[in-house]
Amino acid sequence: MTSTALTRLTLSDFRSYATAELVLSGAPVFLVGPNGAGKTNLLEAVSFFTPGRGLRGASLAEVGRRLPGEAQGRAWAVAAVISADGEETRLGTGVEQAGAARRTVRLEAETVPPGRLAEHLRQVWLTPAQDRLFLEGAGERRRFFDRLVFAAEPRHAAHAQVYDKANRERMRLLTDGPADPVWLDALEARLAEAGALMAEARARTLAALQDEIDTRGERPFPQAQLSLTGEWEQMAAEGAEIADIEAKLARALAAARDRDAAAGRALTGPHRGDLAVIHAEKDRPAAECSTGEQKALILNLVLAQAARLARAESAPNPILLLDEVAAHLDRRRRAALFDEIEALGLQAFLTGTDEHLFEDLQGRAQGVRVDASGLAILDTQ
Ligand SMILES: Nc1ncnc2c1ncn2[C@@H]1O[C@H](COP(=O)(O)OP(=O)(O)OP(=O)(O)O)[C@@H](O)[C@H]1O
Repeated sequence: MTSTALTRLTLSDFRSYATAELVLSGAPVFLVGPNGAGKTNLLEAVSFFTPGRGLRGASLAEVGRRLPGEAQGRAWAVAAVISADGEETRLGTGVEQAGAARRTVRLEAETVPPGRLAEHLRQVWLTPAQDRLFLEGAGERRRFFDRLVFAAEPRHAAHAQVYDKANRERMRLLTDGPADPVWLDALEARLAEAGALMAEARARTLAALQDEIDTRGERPFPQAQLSLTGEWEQMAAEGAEIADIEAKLARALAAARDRDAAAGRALTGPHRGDLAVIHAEKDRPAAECSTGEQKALILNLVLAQAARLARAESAPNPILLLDEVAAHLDRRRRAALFDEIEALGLQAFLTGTDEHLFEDLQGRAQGVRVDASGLAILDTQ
């Protein structure tokens, strides 16, 4: 295990911050302050040290600071020092010009592809947007689960991108018609290859998460029974060879051309699957559980993935971003969450409006007050 922590964070024109700097010890961090103070904005800044659109799924223009009346977000930057086993790495990201289509990622001041971030930092997060995860459509759950897969297998994101692009192109050909069958064959081959890899990675992560949840046993978080409902993930879970999944998916796509053209969307493939979660003790689907139980079920999944990644030999251990999680938990679960974070030796960032939520973290975490006057480290010893 590589012990990884973010020890310095600098923001320029990011969301509500003109400039801000935080120097951190590597211990868990709790951020307290009133609504709208900028706590989530800080977590979001950290989340940009993974490839993608950050924990709010925002566009690049949205995150650039905008004063009232300004139409466009400014150019912005966030920089971090990551310490791993005593070695420091400097990461930076942002856009150099307002309205830029892509963000630049820098590693030790050199521009690198965003994928390189995963070599230095892995993250798992839980935000209030995920509170309705079990009540939303399958797409939200797939995205949530894919994030967990991605934290363990960074190549998963690339496979999903190839798949989405080929899927869009195939649908354009089918709906614009008449489609060139040779070009369709080529796109379907690409879809089948990327789709089979996605299905395998999802099935592998699901099995590992279920193992982790089962072996961790008695905890104050509800045990979950997980499954992936998609045909391709199920095939992978049953141990099918990847070549067989790929071949079957290619055949299914070729056979579905007319049907997909009529529907205006592809009706089969790993973009259709869902994550099913059952509250094991109650034997009830998560959607039928209370709000607090749902939150605890999701938190348990996130913690299980964090625990797995914390044990991984060859990858940096993860940073946990838990936005407004503490306030949803009763005191016993909150204390258990803090104990787990400490036992896993992870740097977690937690937010809340009241300092008393973090009483049980006194002496073992760093507190930061976030308010209109800026950021201030609290005395938590
Ligand atoms: N691009 C932007 N430019 C300037 N300010 C922004 C921008 N985007 C968001 N904000 C401001 O940031 C503030 C929200 O910050 P944030 O979501 O981090 O608050 P919070 O401390 O997490 O609050 P809560 O406790 O309510 O969740 C809002 O006042 C919002 O107007």
